[in-house]
Amino acid sequence: MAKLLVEKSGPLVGTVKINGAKNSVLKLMAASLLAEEACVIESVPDLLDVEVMITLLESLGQVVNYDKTEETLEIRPSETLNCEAPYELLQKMRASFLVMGPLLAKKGIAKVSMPGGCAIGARPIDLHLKGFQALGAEVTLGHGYIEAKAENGLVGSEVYLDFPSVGATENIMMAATMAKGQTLIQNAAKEPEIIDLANFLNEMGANVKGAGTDTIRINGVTALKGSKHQTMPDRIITATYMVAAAMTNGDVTIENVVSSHVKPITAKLREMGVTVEDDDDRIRVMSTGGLKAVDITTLPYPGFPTDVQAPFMALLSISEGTSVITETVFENRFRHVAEINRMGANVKIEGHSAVIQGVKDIQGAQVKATDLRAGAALVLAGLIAEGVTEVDDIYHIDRGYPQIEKDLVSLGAKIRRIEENEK
Ligand SMILES: CC(=O)N[C@H]1[C@@H](OP(=O)(O)OP(=O)(O)OC[C@H]2O[C@@H](n3ccc(=O)[nH]c3=O)[C@H](O)[C@@H]2O)O[C@H](CO)[C@@H](O)[C@@H]1O
Ligand SMILES: C=C(OP(=O)(O)O)C(=O)O
Repeated sequence: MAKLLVEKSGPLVGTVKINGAKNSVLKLMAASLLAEEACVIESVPDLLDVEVMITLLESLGQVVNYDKTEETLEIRPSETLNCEAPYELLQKMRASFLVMGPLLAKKGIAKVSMPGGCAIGARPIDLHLKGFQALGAEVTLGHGYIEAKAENGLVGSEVYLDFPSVGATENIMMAATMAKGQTLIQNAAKEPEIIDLANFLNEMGANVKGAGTDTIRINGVTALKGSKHQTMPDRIITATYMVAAAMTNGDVTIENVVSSHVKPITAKLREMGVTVEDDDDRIRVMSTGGLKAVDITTLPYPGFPTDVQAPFMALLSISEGTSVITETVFENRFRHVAEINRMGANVKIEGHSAVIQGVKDIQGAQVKATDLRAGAALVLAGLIAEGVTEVDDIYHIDRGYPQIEKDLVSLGAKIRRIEENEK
């Protein structure tokens, strides 16, 4: 399998531009199922997850044309929409489950494989299903599939989410766009990707208000038209590169960002002693070392994002003092601890927390990306570790970072990708 060889590198210096967000584009692609006409999505990153979603849309009957050079995706509806999403695509990527809301809204029926657990937790889909049921769908489970039916169409209703789940908010919001009457989603997730999706739906003719707050109000419409939309910048990659700059005592300017989306990262870096200058769409991160320990608790937006927990742990592992990271969003998101400890870090797991005793140096080792962000964290650790770090299982990283090594190399990092058939 392909791997990354990361050598100890000097301070990262220069400018890097952020691509469109994986966690938005996958939902925009799912939403295109609702349209009667072609949709065009811009700033589409070249990612494994995007490939999986293209395959899924094609298997449902959509005609997809992805121009990688222009980063543009055109999705045309077919006359006959197939309403079944198979296990082989659901097991590759959980976001595939987001086709259920649009299929149910448009065709009144959807049969989607249950996604199953994954490396960071069990990740149930009960809240999605509760929402579909509240909108009048009859939901049945059997043979690993979930079937939802609303033969006479969905009907607007009130849905209270026990937890502000990103995926459930998005799936229910898409289902409700074509329900009869009004739907209220309460305790909705407030992530920026939800606003991006709501904007796209509204451009398609939907009537969605309140996205980005904890109450989203959707007035159903009878049909949605095609639209063109630019994907928002990836805030998790932005955060990853901010951490990379801080870790290497670098001076990095990150462009095409929405700086308000990474406020918790900016605040924590400043607390540690890093200089962060932020304009609306540009962030400069400078560090001269001597970084201090901080405590972090992951939370739904606008709290500290769970997706940045692993990269931040890499930074804290070489900062002065003891830091505590408490993970409240996923129950099993510390699998990177064993890997980072193999590099000489001193991290102990205590229940839902990781206690990090900062060390002076870490050393290169052969390590495995246990999930997407864990993989990015190990690459960052490799930049400051003595010797060479070999990061295996990088298909995880390729799910969400279209060009991590190219971006970091452009800033002075020493990283080489070894393809499967290379020695
Ligand atoms: C493709 C995508 O956008 N992925 C992001 C999305 O995942 P995803 O949408 O799966 O995350 P959720 O917000 O739904 O999950 C948060 C928590 O809620 C739980 N839960 C969720 C749904 C449900 O029906 N029942 C339930 O108990 C989950 O197990 C988890 O513990 O938001 C997460 C939280 O910011 C991010 O880490 C992921 O990168
Ligand atoms: C957990 C993530 O993605 P997914 O929800 O697709 O697994 C992530 O982007 O860090």
